[in-house]
Amino acid sequence: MEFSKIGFIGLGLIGGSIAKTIKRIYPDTEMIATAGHRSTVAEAYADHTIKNDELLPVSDFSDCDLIFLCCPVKQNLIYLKQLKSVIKKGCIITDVGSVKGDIHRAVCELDMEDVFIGGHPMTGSEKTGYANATSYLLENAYYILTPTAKTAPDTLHAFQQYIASLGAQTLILGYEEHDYATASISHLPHVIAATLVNLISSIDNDDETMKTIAAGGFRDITRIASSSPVMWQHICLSNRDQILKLIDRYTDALGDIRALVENKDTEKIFDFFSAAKDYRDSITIAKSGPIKKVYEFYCDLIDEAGGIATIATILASNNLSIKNIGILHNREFENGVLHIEMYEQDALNTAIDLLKKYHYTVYER
Ligand SMILES: NC(=O)C1=CN([C@@H]2O[C@H](COP(=O)(O)OP(=O)(O)OC[C@H]3O[C@@H](n4cnc5c(N)ncnc54)[C@H](O)[C@@H]3O)[C@@H](O)[C@H]2O)C=CC1
Ligand SMILES: O=C(O)C(=O)Cc1ccc(O)cc1
Repeated sequence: MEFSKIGFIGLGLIGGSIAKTIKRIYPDTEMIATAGHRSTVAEAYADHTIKNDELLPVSDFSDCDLIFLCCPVKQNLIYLKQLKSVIKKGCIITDVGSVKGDIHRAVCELDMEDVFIGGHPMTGSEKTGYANATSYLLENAYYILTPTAKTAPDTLHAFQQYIASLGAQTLILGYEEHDYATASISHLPHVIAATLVNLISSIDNDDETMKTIAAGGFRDITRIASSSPVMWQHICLSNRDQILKLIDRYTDALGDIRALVENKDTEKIFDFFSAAKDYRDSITIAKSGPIKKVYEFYCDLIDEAGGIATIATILASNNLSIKNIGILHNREFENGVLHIEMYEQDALNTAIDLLKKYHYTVYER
């Protein structure tokens, strides 16, 4: 199926990343977008991703073949309703929202089951906004599709093929199964991270000793507490029942480990951490999915002016694009090392071989 004109309502981290990916893979696709702020569409117009440089009314989406709803989940419901009387025959509406139940129920009430296919890319970050969107965010990530009871099989197949062509791995789920699974592996973790951060913030002293010494573990488990408060407000209200269920299960589980510690149950405390380690270790070896493979390595930073620039130039002059680069100073790497993340495995291997040839010491985890 060809989608020659695609619309985006909401153009932040996720909408922007999908638009940039489409621009990279299908440069001839015409794209239009609207967002909460004019500066967003101006930015996407300036980098040639979309055709308009002003905010658009919903009526301007009438000739789109495909429309992505990419706002916070409750806001997507409002736009879905407005689009009903606007879209042309054959147009597919999809969304990227983290919760699927609300929008599927709205689709049924509006009698839009033949035009809607739910979507949820299982990738992203704590960052927000078009400026943080990248044309590689979808690469190798699971992208869940939740068709309706009336989605035509060939429409689903065509849409699935299209999403796969953007680099994602599609997975079809019912919307209820989706909401229970994401409440468990995404919504509960965000609630826990924010709860932990709020707890530490409320018990830290005036010198902020806890904040100052907060080490890797605290940082790892709380990174997602920096996510968009509006987005998570919408998710909690939209997936309320499933999130409540999981908070109760988690509270019980905390009670269990509390009892083991209180009773000094040496063996069971070991078993508790050991079972968690086994399961967590089995997730990281997966090739893709919610926890994405990171193509990273570390390189000793030679203590001279322009050290980083030299490494970046070696990689760039061999057509190797760096996804992320940063200096680490910690006990593990006393002299400071460069942490470099590449986009894919081949680029990682080539970068490592190349830097070794230039006599850099390179480490992989
Ligand atoms: N951030 C993440 O990692 C992921 C987010 N999602 C879902 O994607 C959707 C978008 O999230 P992000 O892109 O991360 O958020 P974001 O904050 O980066 O972008 C949200 C976009 O919606 C626009 N918007 C908000 N209210 C609007 C309104 N009333 N009218 C028009 N535009 C409006 C904003 O201007 C912005 O362009 C949410 O439904 C979220 O649940 C899905 C997967 C991952
Ligand atoms: O930052 C992270 O690790 C995330 O978990 C990103 C994320 C946030 C919301 C989603 O619905 C899916 C993915």
